[in-house]
Amino acid sequence: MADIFAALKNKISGKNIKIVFPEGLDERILTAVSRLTEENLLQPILIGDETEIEEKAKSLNISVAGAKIYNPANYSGIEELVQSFVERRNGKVTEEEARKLLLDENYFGTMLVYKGEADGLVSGAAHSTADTVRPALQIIKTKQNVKKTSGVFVMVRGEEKYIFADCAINIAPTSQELAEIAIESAKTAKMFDIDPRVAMLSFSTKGSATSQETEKVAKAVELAKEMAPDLILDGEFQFDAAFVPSVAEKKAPGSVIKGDANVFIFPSLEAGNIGYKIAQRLGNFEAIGPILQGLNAPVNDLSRGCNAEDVYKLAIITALQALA
Ligand SMILES: CC(C)(COP(=O)(O)OP(=O)(O)OC[C@H]1O[C@@H](n2cnc3c(N)ncnc32)[C@H](O)[C@@H]1OP(=O)(O)O)[C@@H](O)C(=O)NCCC(=O)NCCS
Ligand SMILES: CC(=O)OP(=O)(O)O
Repeated sequence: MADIFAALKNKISGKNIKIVFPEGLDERILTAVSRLTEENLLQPILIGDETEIEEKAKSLNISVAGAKIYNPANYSGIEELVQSFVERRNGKVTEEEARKLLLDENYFGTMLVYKGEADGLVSGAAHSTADTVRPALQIIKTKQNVKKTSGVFVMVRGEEKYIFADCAINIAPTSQELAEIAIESAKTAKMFDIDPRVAMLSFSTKGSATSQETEKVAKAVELAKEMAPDLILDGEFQFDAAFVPSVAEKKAPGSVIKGDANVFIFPSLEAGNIGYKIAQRLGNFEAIGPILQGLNAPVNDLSRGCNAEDVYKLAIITALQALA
């Protein structure tokens, strides 16, 4: 496959985009950061104790000389961050709570992004998704026209490239939320040169089963078509009807999707998260993400099962989102 990252790297190279990595002591993070600085792709900011980070890097025989290191415990601008945080939360945290929360590397790193000290954040190699993204939801928040952020994976195997969503955030999306996830995912697809053909997935194809769950997806299809009439999108589909042309002919003749979908919208987080991990682990797809869409500034969450290559790639994507 043509390396989809070659083009992405060209776009960010030399632009000095500042990406904060709250997990400054994680081996995978340090390895990726060292490579990112060596290749002059971005300006990393590691969070943690400087001596500990440098010793860890030394023990791994890598250099983090190109990275800045900030320690929340002795950061000179902490007072300003505390005041801004209290203001942003608007009555939801006291000053004392803010001071405590900002010792947490994810809250601290997210505030650096909010204050413009950094352009984006990558975390989650050692934190759960909830702990990684909660500060972003509370502080960075979604863009004005987006109600919910959601998490997509770019699934890559050889020449094949697909988008799976939502695999990371919304546990039980409503029809309205599913429609929004579909539209945002189609936009994200274009970032990877995928011309979106969106399938809204279910266990039913075009009414072959009826239940609250299938009706929720059918309604989402209706809403998405109203919200984005030019988007190639249809459903509800079982996966085979969305992906296999001969099955599509039988189950959904006349649909604009002819077994050729490339953006797959799952009806629930259970389905999306399980689905992407099956494709990754049984299907040998590389799973790049989750990439959070719809936030005011890019914050991305790694899977705890990630490796240094995943960190490297997600950092490049985060930098690219920062440029958009
Ligand atoms: C994302 C998640 C952590 C948010 O849950 P939470 O912290 O309980 O969120 P709350 O309902 O307390 O909301 C916290 C804030 O985030 C906002 N928020 C919650 N979900 C949001 C979303 N999808 N998009 C944007 N904002 C959101 C709320 O509006 C709230 O903002 P406010 O405090 O300014 O009013 C939760 O939905 C979750 O755990 N999802 C599953 C994550 C996961 O385990 N994924 C699998 C592995 S990838
Ligand atoms: C995206 C995801 O599933 O993350 P984790 O494996 O860390 O739960």
